[in-house]
Amino acid sequence: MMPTDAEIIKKKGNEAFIANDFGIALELYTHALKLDPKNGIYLLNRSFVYLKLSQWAEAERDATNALSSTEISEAQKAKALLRRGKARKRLGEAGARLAREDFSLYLAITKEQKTLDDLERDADDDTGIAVKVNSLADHFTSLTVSSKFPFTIKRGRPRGRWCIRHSSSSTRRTYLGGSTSRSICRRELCQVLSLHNAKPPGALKGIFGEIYSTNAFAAAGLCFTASKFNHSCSPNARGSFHGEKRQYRIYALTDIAVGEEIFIPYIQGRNIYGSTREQRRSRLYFAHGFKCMCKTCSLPQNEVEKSDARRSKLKELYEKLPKHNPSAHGDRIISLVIQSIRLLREDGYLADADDFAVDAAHVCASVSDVESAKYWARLAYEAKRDEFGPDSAHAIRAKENLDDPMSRKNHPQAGFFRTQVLSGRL
Ligand SMILES: C[S@@+](CC[C@H](N)C(=O)[O-])C[C@H]1O[C@@H](n2cnc3c(N)ncnc32)[C@H](O)[C@@H]1O
Repeated sequence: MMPTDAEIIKKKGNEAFIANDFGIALELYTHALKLDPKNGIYLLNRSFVYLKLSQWAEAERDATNALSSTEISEAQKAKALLRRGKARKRLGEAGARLAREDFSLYLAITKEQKTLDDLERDADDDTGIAVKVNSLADHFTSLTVSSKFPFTIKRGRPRGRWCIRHSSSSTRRTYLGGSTSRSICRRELCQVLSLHNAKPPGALKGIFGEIYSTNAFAAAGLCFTASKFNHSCSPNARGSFHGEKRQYRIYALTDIAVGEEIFIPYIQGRNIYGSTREQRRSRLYFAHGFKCMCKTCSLPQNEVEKSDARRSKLKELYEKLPKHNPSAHGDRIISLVIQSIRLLREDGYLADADDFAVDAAHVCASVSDVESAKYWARLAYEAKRDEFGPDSAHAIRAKENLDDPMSRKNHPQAGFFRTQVLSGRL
């Protein structure tokens, strides 16, 4: 069963608590309680945080509410009594009397070999940790976000606090001017907190830093929905940032059956998807903090070797693509492009065929082979449309190219070289 958002947030609260980050733990448990207000365990955990923060009345209140929850076990009930007793001990004389009752009940349940005096002394010795409350209540109310945009998290002002902002730098400037900012709402904050934090090497510190390092897209920052998609080195979908609409979009690259998982590539660029499993894994580990277990990386060893050979060949072909004088190398370029796209498809990598088709269209245009230029321009257009959406700048430009494959706007070298016919096709 999938854990609920409240459970995910509570788990992060536990991590923050273990890391002695009580301000963050307090906010996280508070958010978990917003989603599940009567949860006895969340109340019990938060009462412990309040004790650490020397907030005795709040610690007592949460422990009392935890005790009235029907879900807690006897052992948890004992913990609640001990915590409430410690809190009450600090709440004046009346509190101290009630604390003794709590400690007695605690000893009766646990049969611990301690006396009431021992517990009272322990409570006096526990001074809690002084946490500067420059912390989370402020912290979160200063979080801001531009409404319909993807989000990015950055260290903000005052120094050390986290802010959530739109990721584009131009908008950020506007935001800093204040005109487009607004406070992030609790629902959005819970969405951020429910994202995975995988602690990639060198991750930004703290829970928000880890969430950001694990999930942010280079161009778009955090996107609550898109950041839930897993990676595959043989993806069946592709994500891209749609600048005009300020959206991160994901398109299926093939039919995907009901119940099948959708995977996007976290790594792009010919040199990268054209690398071996070990190279890809190490890249993903450093960028996102995980060892890739996609279907290609999990193939049996002999199959992995075949896949590695295809990917290495792909990179080799890419590096061999002549960058100059297409007239002298036209047929060779087309042949390299065809081999590359075939290798991509054999390895189940359905994205990025446009990288190669665009190269082929350029070459055909440069030698005035209009038919071939149109053929490759169509392929490039279809790939861009499938990967970025028909209204994307990528697809619109590719469509212009398809409508006028000899346009110098798109191919500055169109018609520049001796006319040839480049008959290679996929
Ligand atoms: C952007 S999140 C994706 C959503 C994530 N699965 C979750 O539970 O929220 C990235 C994290 O998902 C996991 N992940 C994604 N793709 C993976 C893959 N191919 N192999 C192993 N773990 C993967 C890793 O823990 C990674 O840090």
